[in-house]
Parts: sequence; C-alpha cells; structure tokens
Amino acid sequence: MGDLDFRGRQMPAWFPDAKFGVFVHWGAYSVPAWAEPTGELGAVDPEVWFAHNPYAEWYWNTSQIEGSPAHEHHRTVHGGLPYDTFLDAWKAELFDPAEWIDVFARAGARYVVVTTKHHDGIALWDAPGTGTRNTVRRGPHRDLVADLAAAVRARGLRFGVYYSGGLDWHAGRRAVIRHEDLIDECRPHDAAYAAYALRQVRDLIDRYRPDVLWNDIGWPDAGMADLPDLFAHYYATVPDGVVNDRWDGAHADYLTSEYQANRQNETAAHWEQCRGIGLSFGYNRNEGPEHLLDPAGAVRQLVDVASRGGNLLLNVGPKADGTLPGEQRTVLEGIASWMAGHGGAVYATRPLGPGAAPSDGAPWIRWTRDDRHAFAFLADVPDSARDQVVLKTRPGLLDPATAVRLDDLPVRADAVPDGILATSVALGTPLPTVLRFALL
Ligand SMILES: C[C@@H]1N[C@H](CNC(=O)c2cc3ccccc3[nH]2)[C@@H](O)[C@H](O)[C@@H]1O
Repeated sequence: MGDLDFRGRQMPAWFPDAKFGVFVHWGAYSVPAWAEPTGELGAVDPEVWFAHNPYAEWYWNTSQIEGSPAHEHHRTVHGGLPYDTFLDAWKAELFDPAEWIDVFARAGARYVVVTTKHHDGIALWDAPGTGTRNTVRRGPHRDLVADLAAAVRARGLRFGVYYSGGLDWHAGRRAVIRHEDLIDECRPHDAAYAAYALRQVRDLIDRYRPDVLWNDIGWPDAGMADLPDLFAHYYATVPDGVVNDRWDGAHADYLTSEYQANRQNETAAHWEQCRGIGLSFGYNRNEGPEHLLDPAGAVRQLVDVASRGGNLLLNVGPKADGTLPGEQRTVLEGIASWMAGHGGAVYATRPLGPGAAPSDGAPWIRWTRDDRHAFAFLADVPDSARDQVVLKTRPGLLDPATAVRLDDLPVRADAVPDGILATSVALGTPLPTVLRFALL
C-alpha cells in the first residue's frame, strides 16, 4: 500500500463490532426547529423535497425558497430576520453533556458523531476562519465539540465529528432548489473555500483526535488534491480512526446510506445506515409520535442493520436549550432496556449468512452469529400461530437442543423437516425475543 493509497487499509475491529452509534445534529437551526414532516429521504419526490424539506437543519435553505411553507413561517413568525440571529438566540442554557452521553451509553451506543459545522457554516468550536460565526464567540459561548468529546470519552465511547465539506451556505452560494443544484450550482468549489475547509478539518483532527471523520455532501473540486495528505495526517494522528464515503469518491473506509437513499451501499463489506429517530436530523417541533420510530421500531432497525453486517447511526436532535426532546429520550430509554438483556446478540456479531432465512413479514425474523452461537430474533408472531414459529434453517447449521431465550424465559425448540419449530411465550411482541443456539 503506497503512502497515500488507503484502499488496502484494514478496517479497525472496533467499528464493525460497535453496531450502534448515536448521531447528534445540534445547531442554530435548533432554534426555529421547524420543518414540514414530509417523509423519508428516498421516499419523497425530489421535485418536492427541497421546498418541503423535512430536515429541520435545512431551515436556512428551505426558508429561502419563495412560496415554501418555511418561507412563510420565517416571514410571519421570525419577521424574515437574518439566519445568524438564531445563533445569538441559541443559549444552550440547560446543556449537560454528561447527561446526554449517559442516555446514549445506556441505550447501547458505542460511538457518538456530532455536527461540528453543518451546511449553515456555523461552527460548534472556535474554528479557524469563522471569526465570530461559532458557538464559542456567540450564542452558547462554549466549545460544544470539546464538551461533547470529553463527555463521550469519559463514558468510554468513541467520538466522531461530522463536517459539512460539500455545502456551506456562508460560502456565498444560493439556496438549493433542485437536486441537480447539489452537484455544482449551489456548492462552493473554489480554492479559497477548499483551503478554508481543509484548515478546519485539520484543526478538528489535531484538537479532538476524532475516531470517526464523517464528511457530508462531498468536497470542493479545488480541494480534492489535498485529501490524500489529509487522510494520511488523520491516520497518523488516529491510527484506528475510520473515514466515511462522502468525499466525492476520494476514499472511504466504509459506505453510508441515509434513510431509504443509497440502500445499494448496504451490500458493502463495511457500511453504516444513518437516520433520525423521526424524519429530521435537527430537532423539528412539528414532528409528532406518528413521525417517530417507537422503541420496538428502533430496536428492529438496529437488529435488521446488524443482521446484514452494518452499523446503525441513529440521530438525536437536541433542543436549543440543550435538553433532549422527551419523545426522543423515550425511544432511547426503550432501546436501553432491550439492549440491557440482548446486546450480546448484537455487538461483535456478524451476519449468519445462507442457511437461515430472515423474514420481513409476520413473524419478523432476523439472525446474527458469533464464533459459537447463532441468534434468532423473533417478533410479531401472529396470534393464529399461537407463539409457534418455524425457523427455516439448513440441516447441520445449529443444534435445536441448545435453544436458550436471552431473557431466561422458557423456550421449546424441536427439529422439523425445514428447520426448527420454536414454541414459547411472547414471541409475538413487537420487541424482538432472542433465541440462542449453539452452532454445529
Ligand atoms: C446526515 C444528513 N446528511 C444530509 C446530506 N446527505 C447526503 O449528502 C448524502 C446522502 C447519501 C446517501 C448515500 C450516499 C451518499 C449520500 N450523501 C444532510 O443534508 C442532512 O442535513 C444530514 O446532515
């Protein structure tokens, strides 16, 4: 492997073993906290997406689009004030980083990735070149990146940084109105912005030594030649760090998907799906329970991703005052209580592979494995099945006689012609029941 050729780089085991990370989108956009809960990325017509963007962190852009509900909202509720007014209104007066990370750690997250500069160009540390456009000099008057890095590491979790390299609305471009705008028209590609962004990412590396370098949208054309050296510097500084795939093809330790977008990336050797607990990354006051995953839905999202060899990066959008929205906290607490008894069937596992059939219908079935065991996750067994499920497995894969339920309740498992007949109570709950079998 040449000095600057990272294609052969070995994936550090911590990342695929981690399975579950928490994403945090917190910024000036958390003050208006307003978007239309339109739908999931990938499921909404791109022609509709930008003017009715469900991503509340896109507030500056959406509110620039004449005729959009966000434009009307900004005019009538916020008097059409300049966006940076929200930075000064952002006080984070109730922010307690240790309390956040306690919730994330109990939910079972093994890493936390936080926004350091989103598309609005406002930095959550005193980033070089931002002048007063950061949270140290205005608004919270705190280095939020440092506060969160310290709290994450105090809990023994890995810390990652999100940086919007491809979009910066302060770099003098107009609002994104159509998807094709994201390729060129609305992205800064000039040398001055490239130098600005490079300096900031190097500063993040040198100051916080992030375990994950999570860039978004892409990288300025004029800065592409800088990236091999940047990655070399990153790996020299953080030898077991990992880099995502949103650098316009320059490099990736792993691929990403986002809600329903780019699901084809979920066939890669290493991949991570990111999504909000609801339809937005930034806190959206317009989201109700109908827009959010419930605890069982979040657990099944995590199990489904882990069963296919990926990581789930589940986003929390804190309020401007620094509190976690109650409905999002409830989901994390629900994940926590399930992971407390079942995390061993998720962490450091790999897909079981052919020979055991997952099922998307009812019952919902997923599989993982470690060196010695196969784990079957069962949910939504229909009443008509009277808590009996046939787990389709090839003969010789696992030993039905070794069946154990991870919650220590009784289970009966018998070999049947096309697999294993599992009979137990509470196989029908929306939260997965987990059966462990010894691999043969
Ligand atoms: C995490 C999420 N990313 C959005 C931008 N998404 C992309 O640029 C993007 C999605 C995606 C999916 C698969 C492969 C590449 C991708 N880029 C941002 O626009 C959102 O505000 C939020 O920060």
